[in-house]
Parts: sequence; C-alpha cells; structure tokens
Amino acid sequence: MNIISVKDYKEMSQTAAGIIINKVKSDPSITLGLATGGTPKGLYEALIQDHQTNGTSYEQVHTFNLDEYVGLSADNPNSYRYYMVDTLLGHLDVALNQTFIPNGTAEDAEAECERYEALIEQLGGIDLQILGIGRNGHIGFNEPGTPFSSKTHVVTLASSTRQANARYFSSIDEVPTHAITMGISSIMNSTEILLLASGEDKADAIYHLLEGTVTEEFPASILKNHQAVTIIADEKALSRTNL
Ligand SMILES: N[C@@H]1[C@@H](O)[C@H](O)[C@@H](COP(=O)(O)O)O[C@@H]1O
Repeated sequence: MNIISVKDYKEMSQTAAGIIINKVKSDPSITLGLATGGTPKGLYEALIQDHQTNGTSYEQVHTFNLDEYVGLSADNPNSYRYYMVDTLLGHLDVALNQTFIPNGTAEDAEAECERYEALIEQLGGIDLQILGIGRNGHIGFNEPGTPFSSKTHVVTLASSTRQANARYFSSIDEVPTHAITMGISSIMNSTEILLLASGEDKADAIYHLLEGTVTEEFPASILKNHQAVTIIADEKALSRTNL
C-alpha cells in the first residue's frame, strides 16, 4: 500500500482531487467508483471547482457508487443518490444516466444486487475506486465478518454504523436498518483504489489497517492484498502509527 501522509482534511481533499483529475484527463472514459460520507465531500468540492475553472470534462465518464440505504428513494435527502447528485454529479457535465447507484427501493433487493454487479462487469469494471473507512473498518457497508468473497449484497447495518450515520438524520430511528453494498470482492476487482481518512475518529481504524493482520473481522484489511492501493491520510488519522 502506498501511503501519502498529509497535514489536514484540506490537503487530503486536494491531493485526492489532483490524482483523480489527472486520471480523468489521461483516460476521459474512465469508470470511477465513488463513496459517500463526510470524508469525500472536500474532494468532491475540489473536483467541481476544477471542472468550473479548468473545464475538466466528465462527459464520457461512468460512475458506480459503493452503496445505498434500503428503503430510501432518490428524492430522499438522506439517500446516497440524493447526496451524490447534490454533492458532485449535478455539478459536473456527466449525464446522470452514466452514473450508477444501487436502487434502494427496488422491489426485489436481491435481484437488484445481481443487476448492479452485472452492470459493473458489463462496463468493464471500475478503474479507480474511492473509499472512506468506517470506525470498525467497514468499507462500503461491508461490516466486520463479511466474507472477502462477497459480491454486491444486502446488509444489516451494525448499530455502531447506524449511530455514526445518525448525524445526518433527525433521529436514530430514521436511519435505515439495511443497505445494499458492493461486496468486498467487487471492491477488490477495481484496478486501483484510493482510500481517504481524516481526523482522530479514524486513528484506530488506520492503525488497524496499517499494523493489523488481514482478517474478515476488519474488512478494510483485505486492501493489503490489492496491487494498487493508495491511502491518503492526515496527521490526526495517522496519529496512532509511526508515520
Ligand atoms: N457507507 C459509508 C462508507 O462508505 C463511509 O466510508 C463511512 C465513513 O463515513 P465518514 O466519511 O462520514 O466518516 O460511512 C458510511 O457508512
């Protein structure tokens, strides 16, 4: 794993944006894997700013998001589809029908998982996947104990994950109990992976990721077995390591 140590959230976001912008310029029809949560917001702002200032184009880009809450429709402000349009996609020149997110309101969630996985394959796989990391080491919504062989599937969210994400909802009761997420093996099939981490909250997770063994009890640990992972982490996220 290649580790880029940066000062703070701003530098993490700008460094990640620089890498992605270069990739999009050298391969305008790249397929990007996108993440939600607080971590990539600064990155997305930087991509929008660059698009507006320098005209980097996303017309030929396709995107796949990692996950979506079960039961939340695209017009629900807490759905990840809404987040993506609001935070990034709606501000770029990419057609929204080239951007894919699992459908959290599909009648048959299992069939939706199969459709999504097949779609990723049909489009030739993900070239560059952006990841955040959950405090318990989850990636996407793959909670501890998820088989490394998993494809896109329906998950029951850990109560710690529901609590961590409750800040976006008016009460914890509104946080969905289930989600659809790309599986660990779907993520590992990406050609390249860029994991971002900022702040003290992530210090334990980054410590476990860098110093721990590869185990399904800490989903992100599988990234050690990937050929092309870059971690961009700030001083606080790296504070438990020797870096
Ligand atoms: N499904 C998302 C993950 O993809 C994200 O990485 C994680 C961390 O979120 P944050 O970046 O807000 O700390 O939260 C959610 O559970």
